[in-house]
Amino acid sequence: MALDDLLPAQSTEALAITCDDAACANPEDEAPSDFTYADGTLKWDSTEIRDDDVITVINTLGGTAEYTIFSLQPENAEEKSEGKQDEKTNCPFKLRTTNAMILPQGFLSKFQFQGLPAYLQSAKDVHVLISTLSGTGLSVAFFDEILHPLLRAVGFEDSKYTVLKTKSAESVKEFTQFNLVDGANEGKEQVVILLSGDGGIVDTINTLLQGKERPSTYAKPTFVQLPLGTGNALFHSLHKPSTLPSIYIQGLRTLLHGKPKALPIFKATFSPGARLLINEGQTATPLPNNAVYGAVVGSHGLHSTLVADSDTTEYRKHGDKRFGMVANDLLYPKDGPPHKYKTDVTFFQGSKAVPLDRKEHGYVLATMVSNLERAFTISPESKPFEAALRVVHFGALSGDEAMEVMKAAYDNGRHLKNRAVGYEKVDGLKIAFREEGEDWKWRRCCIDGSIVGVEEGGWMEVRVLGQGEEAINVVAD
Ligand SMILES: Nc1ncnc2c1ncn2[C@@H]1O[C@H](COP(=O)(O)OP(=O)(O)OP(=O)(O)O)[C@@H](O)[C@H]1O
Repeated sequence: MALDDLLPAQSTEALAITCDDAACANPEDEAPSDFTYADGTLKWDSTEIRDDDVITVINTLGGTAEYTIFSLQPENAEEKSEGKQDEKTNCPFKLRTTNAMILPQGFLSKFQFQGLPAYLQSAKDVHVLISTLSGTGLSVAFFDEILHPLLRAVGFEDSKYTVLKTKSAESVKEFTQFNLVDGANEGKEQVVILLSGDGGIVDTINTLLQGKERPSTYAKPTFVQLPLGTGNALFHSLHKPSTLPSIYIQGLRTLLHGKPKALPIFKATFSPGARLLINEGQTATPLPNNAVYGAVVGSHGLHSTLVADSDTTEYRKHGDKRFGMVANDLLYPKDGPPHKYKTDVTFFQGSKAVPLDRKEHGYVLATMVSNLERAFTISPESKPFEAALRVVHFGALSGDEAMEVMKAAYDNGRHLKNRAVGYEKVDGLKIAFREEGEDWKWRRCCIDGSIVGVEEGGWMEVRVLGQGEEAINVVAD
């Protein structure tokens, strides 16, 4: 197995991270009385914590103080723009713990920890799964520096869960096969705290749904996602719109207070010669049953080519900027206008099959979610956990026109006002490829970040699955 052995969490000193001494109180001392709480800011002496940065407040039983406030150090915009992140870890996040004897009631009623959420209390097995290469590779540091101390502080000791770190692109699937499948089939309540982007979720779903039919005892494993990927589409789409500047705070609060909900999914079926392309497109492997399940997006055209071409070790270093870097090459190729993708597209709505008249396309994207990135609202009408597929599509536009559509999607989904853009709610769609040539290049589809190459004359069909066919729960606020 290409995973670390199942490890109990290693011991660290939970409260030894940072401490604002101004508020650290010795029980022998008089209780500080100089805290004020107004306009979403807790202040004492010359220090403050804003609501937006607070994770939780715990009763520090047996400690030197009555309470410990867990918060994240606010990102210093000035330092960030100068590239001065934490020098040791290069992390955009840092845990801050503040001890206090007395806190204003208004602050406590908002943030005091009320006990472990029901889904964690009732779980028989809890795993923390750390996808080491997700996003810009911050998930190990996030566990060590933020999540692990926090879990210990809220009484979720190391012995209650195991920790796994991925070692290869197969690790999540192997973890699911060896640790989740049997338990799920036997009806065991299992929880996975997942530090990854969308890829971790899609790998799990596909492994759970592979193989023989599910028994009636099947219990969906529950996932809590801490968003450490690049786009984090699921995270941004499944949560209530939030004004919180930090997705890490939103993720941690969801872990402590959220409730599991069944995650709607779709099934993408392919013609027999289709292959999963991995290892920067160097390796082509057959798809089990010619199908891939997804929860985010099934696409062909500019989107799928962009995801495929930018999924290299080199581009990944740039985080979500990698999409923009490759978009430029695709929208303004040296030898003329952007590629015109030649396919026949059919939408399925109830019992009707509606062919699209247009025969050349720039973009055909079916999605279950509203946002592919925090600010990229591709399908504004999609609601969290709605089992509905919507297609966004446009024809062979010029580079400037396509760029304008993309920019408008970053502006609250304004692209839908553009008459060149189609938007339909469907039960499914089929794309039949007319692109010629042995190379997959223009016949690559994207399913939640995975890339599938389709053979000449092949096809992809995407169908939303009904209630009861879901594979996992996801904890949301
Ligand atoms: N140690 C590793 N070696 C090789 N591949 C890895 C390793 N750890 C994770 N991976 C792979 O890296 C990819 C990370 O995908 P994930 O979706 O989590 O992040 P992302 O693509 O950055 O984010 P998003 O999908 O939200 O845009 C997955 O395909 C996963 O299998």
